Amino acid sequence: MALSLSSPSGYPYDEDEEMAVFESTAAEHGGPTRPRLPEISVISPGLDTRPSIIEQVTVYGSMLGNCDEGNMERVKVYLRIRPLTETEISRGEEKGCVAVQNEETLLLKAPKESQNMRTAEKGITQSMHKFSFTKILGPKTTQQQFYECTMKKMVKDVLQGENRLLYTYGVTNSGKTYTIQGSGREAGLLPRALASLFRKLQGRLYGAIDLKPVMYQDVKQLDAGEVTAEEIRRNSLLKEVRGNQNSRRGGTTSIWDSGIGGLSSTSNMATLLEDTDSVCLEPDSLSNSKGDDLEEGMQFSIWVSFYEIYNEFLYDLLDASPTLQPRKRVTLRLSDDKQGNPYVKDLTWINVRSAEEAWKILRAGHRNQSFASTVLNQNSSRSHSIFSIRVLHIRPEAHSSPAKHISELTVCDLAGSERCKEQINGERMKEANNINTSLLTLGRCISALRHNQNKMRPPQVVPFRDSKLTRVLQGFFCGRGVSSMVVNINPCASIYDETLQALKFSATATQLVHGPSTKTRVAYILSLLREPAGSGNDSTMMEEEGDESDVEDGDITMLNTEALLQAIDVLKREVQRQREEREVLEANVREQVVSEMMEVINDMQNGFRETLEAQGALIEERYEDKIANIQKHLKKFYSQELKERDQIIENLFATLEKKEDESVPKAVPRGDSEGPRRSQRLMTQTEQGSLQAKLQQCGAELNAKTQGGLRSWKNLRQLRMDLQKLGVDLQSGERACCRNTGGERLRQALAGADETLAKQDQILVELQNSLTLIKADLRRKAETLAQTQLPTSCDDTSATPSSCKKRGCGAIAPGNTENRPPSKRTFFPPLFPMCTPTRKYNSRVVEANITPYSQILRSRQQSPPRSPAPTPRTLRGRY
Ligand SMILES: Nc1ncnc2c1ncn2[C@@H]1O[C@H](COP(=O)(O)OP(=O)(O)OP(=O)(O)O)[C@@H](O)[C@H]1O
Repeated sequence: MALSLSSPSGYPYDEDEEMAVFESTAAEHGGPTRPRLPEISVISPGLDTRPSIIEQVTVYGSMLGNCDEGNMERVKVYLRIRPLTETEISRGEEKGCVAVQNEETLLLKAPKESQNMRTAEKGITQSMHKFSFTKILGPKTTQQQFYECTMKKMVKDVLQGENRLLYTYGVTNSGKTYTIQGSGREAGLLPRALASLFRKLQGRLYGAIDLKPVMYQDVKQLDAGEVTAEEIRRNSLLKEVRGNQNSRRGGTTSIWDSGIGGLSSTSNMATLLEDTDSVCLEPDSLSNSKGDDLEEGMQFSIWVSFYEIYNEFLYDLLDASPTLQPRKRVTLRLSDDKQGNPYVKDLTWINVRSAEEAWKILRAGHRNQSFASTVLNQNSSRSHSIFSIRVLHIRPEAHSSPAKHISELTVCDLAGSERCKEQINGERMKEANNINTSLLTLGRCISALRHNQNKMRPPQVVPFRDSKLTRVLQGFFCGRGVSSMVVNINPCASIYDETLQALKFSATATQLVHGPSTKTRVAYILSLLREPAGSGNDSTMMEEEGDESDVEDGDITMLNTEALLQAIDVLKREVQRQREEREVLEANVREQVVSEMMEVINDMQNGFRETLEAQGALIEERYEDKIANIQKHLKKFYSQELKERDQIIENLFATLEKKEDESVPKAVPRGDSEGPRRSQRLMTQTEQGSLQAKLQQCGAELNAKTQGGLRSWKNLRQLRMDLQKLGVDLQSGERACCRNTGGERLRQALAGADETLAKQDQILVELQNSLTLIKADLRRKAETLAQTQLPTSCDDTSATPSSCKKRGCGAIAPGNTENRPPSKRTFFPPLFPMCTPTRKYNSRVVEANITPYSQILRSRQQSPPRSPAPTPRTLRGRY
C-alpha cells in the first residue's frame, strides 16, 4: 500500500497547507467520478524536509520583515491522549483508531462504524489521517511529565516578564480538566505551576505590604507605570473590592472578610476551603526550581483571578456567597482600557502569598464553576474557565520612579465540543450550542490570523468580537503574549468523528506564528534610540538590531525618562516618515486608478455609441417595413373599395334603366281625344305605386351604401392620422439616433403616402358628386313619374267636379301651394341628406317646376325624345 505522506508539490505554500488541512472536508462535496484520493490525508504542515513556516512567512511577510525572525515562533500544540477509563474498558471500547507513529506524528484510522469510514467507502474522503504536533504525549504520560513538557518553561517566562496563555481543547470527556486541575492526588498543570512559581519566588515576595484585593484596572495602571512601589505600599490606589462588592451585594460581608488573603479561618469561606483537597506534588517536581535567574533586586507580588464564560456570560468564580442561600449570580462585563485592550470589569483579584493559598482559591472557584452530568461525562464542564496569575515586578528601592512591570500566566480550560443532538436536556442543549459556537469562533479567529500572516493576501477581519471567549483571549493572539494549545483526545472508537474534527481544528493552530512580542518592541525602541535621529530606514534598523540581539532581553523599565522621551521623538519621526511614504503611495495608486477608470469609461462610451447606432438602424428598418406594409394594405383596401362601389353603381344604373324601361310604355302619349280607359288608368296607378316603392327601396340602398362610403372615409382619415403619427415617431427616433440618413427617405415615403391619400380623397369626392348626380337623376325620374300620374287623374273629365275636388285637382289656383298634389313633395332629400345639388341638377329642378297645366299640355303632345341620361358606362368613365 503506497502511502503519501506529504503534499504532492512538496513545498508548503500557504494554499498548499490549507489544501492539506481541509482536504478531507473539501472533498466531501465531490462525486464518485473524482480522481482517486491518496489513502492518507496529511493534516498538518511542516513535516519532513519542508522548509519551516518561519522561512515561508519571511519570504512573503512584511510583518516578519520588520521583526527578528528569531522571535517568530510557531504556536506550540501538544497532544495528550488519555487512557481508557474503567467504564470504557468494561464497555469494550476499541482504541485502535489512534496510532502514535512517533513523538510528533499521529495516525488516525477510521473505525468501521464511523461516519468518516462511510464517506471514505464512497470515495469522498480518506479513511486515514495524519497529524503532526509539537509533541505527542500518550496515555502513560504522568502529570509531572506533562507539566515539564508544556508549562515549566512558561512559568519561567512569566517570571521573566512575559505573558503566556495555555488552553486546552478537545471533545467532551477527553481529559481537559484533568490536565489543567488534576484529579484527586494527581495535580494538574495549574497547581504545579503555582507551586513552581512560589518556589522560584522564595524570599523574593513583596510580602511586607498587606495588599488588599485590587480591581483589574488598578493593575493596568500599575502596568502602565503610573504608580510607584511606594504608592502600592501605601495602598493609596488600590480599591478595596469590599467597597464595590458591598454596593453590589447590599452591604453584606465579602469573601475578604473570611480572610483568604490573611488566611484567618473564621468565616464560611474558610470552612469551604477546609474541604478542598490538598495539593500533592511529587518531591522532585519542585527540585532545582529556585529562581536564580531572576533579576537582581526585583521583588514580586502574585495575584490571581478565576472566572468562567457560561452561555456567553462572564461570572466571577471567586465571588463567593457569604451565605449558603442560593442567589442570582452577578454577570461581569467586558470593557476596553485606554489602549483598547479588553479586560473583565469588576473582576476579583486576590493577592496570594503561597502556593497553598492559590490552590485553595482555585479549588474554591472550581466549586462555583458550572458542571453537569452529560451522556459522555458525569462531571462535564459546561463553561470555559479562565484562571489568571499576575506577577507584579517591583523594585522596592524605586520609590519615585515607575519601576514596575506586570506579567501574566493565563490557563484556560475550554469546555468540550460535543454533539448537540446527544443532549436530551434543553439546558444542556443550550450550553452545548454556546460552547460549540464559541469554539467555532475561536477556530475562525485562528484561521483568519493564519490567513493574515501572509501579507501577499488581502487581510481578513479576525472575528474576536464574535464571542466572549475570543475577546478575552484576544491579547494573546495579538502580540501581547505567547499562546500554547493542548489538544486532549479520547482514543475511543465511538467518538472517532468528533476526535477527527478536534484534530483538524488543532491542525490550523499549528500553522500560526506568534506576532512580535513585547520584548521585540522594546528592542525596537532601543534600536531606535541608538539610531542617529531621523536617519536610516527599517532595514538598517533591523540589521543593527540583528547584530545586537542581546539587547532583546533588555527591559524598557530600565530606561530613564529622557531616554524614553527621546525614543518617543524618534518614533514620532518614524511615524511621520511612514505617513509621508503612505501618502506618496496613495497618490500613485489614485493616479493609476483614475487612468484605469478613464480607460474603462472610454470603452464604455464607445460601446454605447455602437449600440445606439445599431439600434437606430434597426428602428429605421422596422419603420420602413411598417410603412411598406401600410402602403400595400391601403392600396389593397382602396382597390377593393373602388371595385365594390363600381359594382354598386353599376347595379344601381342597371336597376334604373330597368325601371325606366318599365315605366316608359306605361306613360303612353295620348294622341286621341279620349284618354285611356279607367281600367287602364287604374292599372297604371298600381304600377306607379309599385314603381314608387321600388324607387324608395333603391334610394334606401343608395343611402346605406353612401353611409358605408362615409364610414370608409372615416377609416381612411383614421389611417391617415396613424400614418402622420408614425411619421412623427420616426422623426423623433431619427433625432434620438443623431443621424439623418434614413429619415429623409421615410419622409418621402410618407409624403408619397399622403399624395396617394389625397388622390383617393379626390376620387371619393368625385364619387360623391357622381352619386349626387345619380340621385338628382333619380329625383327627376321620380318627378316625371309623378307628372305622368297627375294628368292621368286630372284628365278624367267625366268625373264630377265634386269628385275632382275630392282629389284636390279642381280648385287649384296658381300659386296655391297648399293644394298641390303630393307628387310635388320630394322624397329624395331625406334619403340623401348629404347630397349637394349640382348645376345640372338645378336646371333639372327648374325643369321639374313646370305647372301641372303645362305638363298636361305637354302630355297631350307627342312625347319628346328622351333626354340623354348619363349611362352607367359614361359615369363609370369619369372615375
Ligand atoms: N490522563 C488521564 N489519566 C487518567 N484518567 C484521565 C486522564 N485524562 C482524563 N482522565 C479521566 O477521564 C475523565 C474525563 O476527564 P475530564 O473530566 O477531565 O474531561 P473533560 O475533557 O474536562 O470533559 P468536559 O469537557 O466534559 O468537562 C475523568 O474521569 C478523568 O479522570
